Amino acid sequence: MERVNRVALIGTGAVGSSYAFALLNQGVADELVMIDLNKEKSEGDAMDLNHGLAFAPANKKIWFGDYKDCAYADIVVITAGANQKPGETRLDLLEKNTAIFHSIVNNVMESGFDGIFIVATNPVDILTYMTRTFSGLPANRVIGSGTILDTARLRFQLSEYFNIDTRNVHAYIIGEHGDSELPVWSHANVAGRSVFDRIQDHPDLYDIQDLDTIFAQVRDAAYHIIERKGATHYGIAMGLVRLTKAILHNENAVLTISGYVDGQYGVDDLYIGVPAIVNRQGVMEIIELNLDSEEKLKFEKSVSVLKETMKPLKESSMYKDSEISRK
Ligand SMILES: NC(=O)C1=CN([C@@H]2O[C@H](COP(=O)(O)OP(=O)(O)OC[C@H]3O[C@@H](n4cnc5c(N)ncnc54)[C@H](O)[C@@H]3O)[C@@H](O)[C@H]2O)C=CC1
Ligand SMILES: CC(=O)C(=O)O
Repeated sequence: MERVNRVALIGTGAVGSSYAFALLNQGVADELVMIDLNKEKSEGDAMDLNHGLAFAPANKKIWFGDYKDCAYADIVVITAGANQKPGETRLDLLEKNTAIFHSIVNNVMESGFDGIFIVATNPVDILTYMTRTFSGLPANRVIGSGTILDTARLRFQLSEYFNIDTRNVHAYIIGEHGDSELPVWSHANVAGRSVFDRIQDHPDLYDIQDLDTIFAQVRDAAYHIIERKGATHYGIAMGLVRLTKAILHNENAVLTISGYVDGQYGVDDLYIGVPAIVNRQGVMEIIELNLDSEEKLKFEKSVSVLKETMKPLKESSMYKDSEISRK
């Protein structure tokens, strides 16, 4: 008999409830337990989703629960915490969300959880690092959504520009999930033809300068959406389901997640957006791209933004106590 797999979702706000809906519609997990500080909302969501089960691709179990339900979870997905208000950057959320994560991750670990964490809350790279610190789990079993959404946004923008199906566009955004991220144009291709060649093939239609505009649209997408509707949630929810599926179905899928980099790209001890092979073990391997000199400089800048932002956090008692208790 096949083993039942369980996802525990912590945070059933805009991102969390969209994730639950997408997970159910794609039939990815057998069981989904939903946990939130706002119990009424979480309970209401579980009831509402159960009423959709008759229309789902397979019968699933969904309930509103608490931290003890994490004990048998294969994956704990965290989407809890504050989101950006118009004009705020992701890094502005750091202090508030680190304190929230300290309590959440400790509660999860007290349940006896021994699976894989997926983190989406912002600033995602740093909170993924803190989840690893607070949990003491091996780095390959703590994964951030990283630039999975930014990469999807880039593929969408390029597909619109070249008028080619998104699934035939291969391009990555790496670095911080935030303002210092960068596109890896040196490895971007459309159906196997580099974006530069594709532009040269049709000088009447395309212009290399347009790539800057395309990247700006990707980098600033969250600001534009938040200005209009207060939050972004469908894109990330589908990205998180993609990541969940890669793990539960042992896919060896290459996704741009926030992975633990320790030596690769000449960087030590950091979570940052990079392409990685993901399967049932979590992150199997960080893929080290041959960046060109301009990309290398931009990646280094992104690394230093994250490292500088983390400095005060690493001096906090929350961080130091967790480090000591792990030893
Ligand atoms: N990584 C990515 O690409 C993306 C990340 N995000 C981030 O996801 C996070 C959530 O965003 P939204 O869902 O829009 O926010 P939201 O405000 O709609 O939902 C947050 C939920 O967290 C819950 N919560 C707060 N503290 C909690 C605690 N201690 N324990 C349990 N639950 C708690 C709240 O009750 C609320 O239901 C934000 O940090 C946002 O920036 C959003 C979109 C994309
Ligand atoms: C909010 C956020 O991080 C995003 O939509 O990219």
